[in-house]
Amino acid sequence: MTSAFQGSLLDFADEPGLAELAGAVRRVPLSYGAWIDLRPGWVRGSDELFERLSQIVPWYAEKRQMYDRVVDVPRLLCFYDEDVPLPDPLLDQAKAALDSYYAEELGEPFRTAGLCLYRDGSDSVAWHGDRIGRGSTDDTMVAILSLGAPRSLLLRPRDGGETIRHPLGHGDLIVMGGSCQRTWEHCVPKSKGAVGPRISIQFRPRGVR
Ligand SMILES: O=C(O)CCC(=O)C(=O)O
Ligand SMILES: [Fe+2]
Repeated sequence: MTSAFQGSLLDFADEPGLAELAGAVRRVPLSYGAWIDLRPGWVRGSDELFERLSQIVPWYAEKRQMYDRVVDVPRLLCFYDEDVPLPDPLLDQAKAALDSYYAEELGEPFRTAGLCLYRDGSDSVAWHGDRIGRGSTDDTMVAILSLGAPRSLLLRPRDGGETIRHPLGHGDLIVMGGSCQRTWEHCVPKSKGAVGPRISIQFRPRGVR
């Protein structure tokens, strides 16, 4: 009996699920009315979710113009617009939990999910703010769930100042809020050495990109 019981407990622990947000989110105020919220280990069983997403999501490569050249975007992408079903029920649950936790402060639901797959340490995202759309003018939130290998998300004030670093992976949540997209920048730099793949899921409200 005991071992069967323990076995089922272990299975349960490996099955992806969400831990609490209430009481477990730590807010770090930044300058200029920006802030970040941190909730390490929000998704448990995140390896299983990583495997599911890496297989089911129709990842694509993008190219972009850089001066006079066309270059590969150094990560794979998939964008789920607000009318497109999310690729896994746990992402619906995550969105619902974020909507509920931030309802009053955000005043609107999260609508879209941008997914990135960093295949190894040579994939990255350069310094930027999510400023296509309302992030350039309004306070808003971008909630990022990280799965897989930890990678550092760096943040720095746009007009110069010290860079802060948060290693994210294995089911961690970070939410950038307030003026963060217009007064601060963020990036995921390349990482030397053997780095496994990481998936980032960014939930954003309508009109924020
Ligand atoms: O990989 C991340 O967590 C950040 C991605 C990001 O900043 C973006 O897609 O705008
Ligand atoms: Fe971003």
